[in-house]
Amino acid sequence: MSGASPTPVLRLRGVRKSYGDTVVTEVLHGIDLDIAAGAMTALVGPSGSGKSTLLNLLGLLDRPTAGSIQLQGRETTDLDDAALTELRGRSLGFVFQFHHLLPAFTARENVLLPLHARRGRLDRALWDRAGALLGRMGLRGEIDRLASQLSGGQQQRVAIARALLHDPGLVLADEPTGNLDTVTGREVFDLMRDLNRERGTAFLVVTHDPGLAALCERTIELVDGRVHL
Ligand SMILES: Nc1ncnc2c1ncn2[C@@H]1O[C@H](COP(=O)(O)OP(=O)(O)OP(=O)(O)O)[C@@H](O)[C@H]1O
Repeated sequence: MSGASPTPVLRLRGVRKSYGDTVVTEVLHGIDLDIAAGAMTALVGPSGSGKSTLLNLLGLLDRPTAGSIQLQGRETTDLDDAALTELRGRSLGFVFQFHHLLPAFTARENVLLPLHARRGRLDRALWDRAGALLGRMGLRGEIDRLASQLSGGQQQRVAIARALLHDPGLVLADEPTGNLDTVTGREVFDLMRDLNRERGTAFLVVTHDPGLAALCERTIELVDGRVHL
């Protein structure tokens, strides 16, 4: 057996992030972190510790002030905006606290939205894939219903299906259960856990709920812009 460990889905080295021009405030102070491919990881930390800032960097939505971010073995900090957008669309999925569905569109149309962001072509296979993903989310009967007619938990399931449309290696979820009641939140979390196991999709989930963090294989704690080991 070779001792070589598989390439992590994300590898950060010395990642720093500062805000401001005249008065510069450093929020992340040199983060070293590996997220294993296929892992379910919780990101926790007090308010203001830098979780959202870190998630924006991991999602290639913002750039670090210094350091290296590798996604599936590919250095990202030297890419231009167009290449970052392309890589983001291909490799990452996003789930937010608020589902950001378009209320006047059906569940299936909402799942297909990332296609428009990538200026891709809709074909029969993707149409079917969106339906199959919604079926897996327990929403077979809701495929053609308007998003505005769905419950909060159903809407968040649609958002998870949308994040999986292009079969990303990593889904970044920012308090995905924060807007749901405890029982519905646990159901949505369990669904993400099942999808992680079935498909090998890595999930990084920001949560304030220690009970949910305990269900993950690993918890990363951020304190004052540093990973607390
Ligand atoms: N665009 C910005 N410009 C200046 N400062 C910012 C900016 N974004 C975040 N900060 C600061 O960075 C620090 C970390 O904020 P961040 O939102 O990342 O924390 P958080 O851990 O996600 O907090 P919460 O749990 O409350 O969402 C805070 O002090 C915040 O004021």
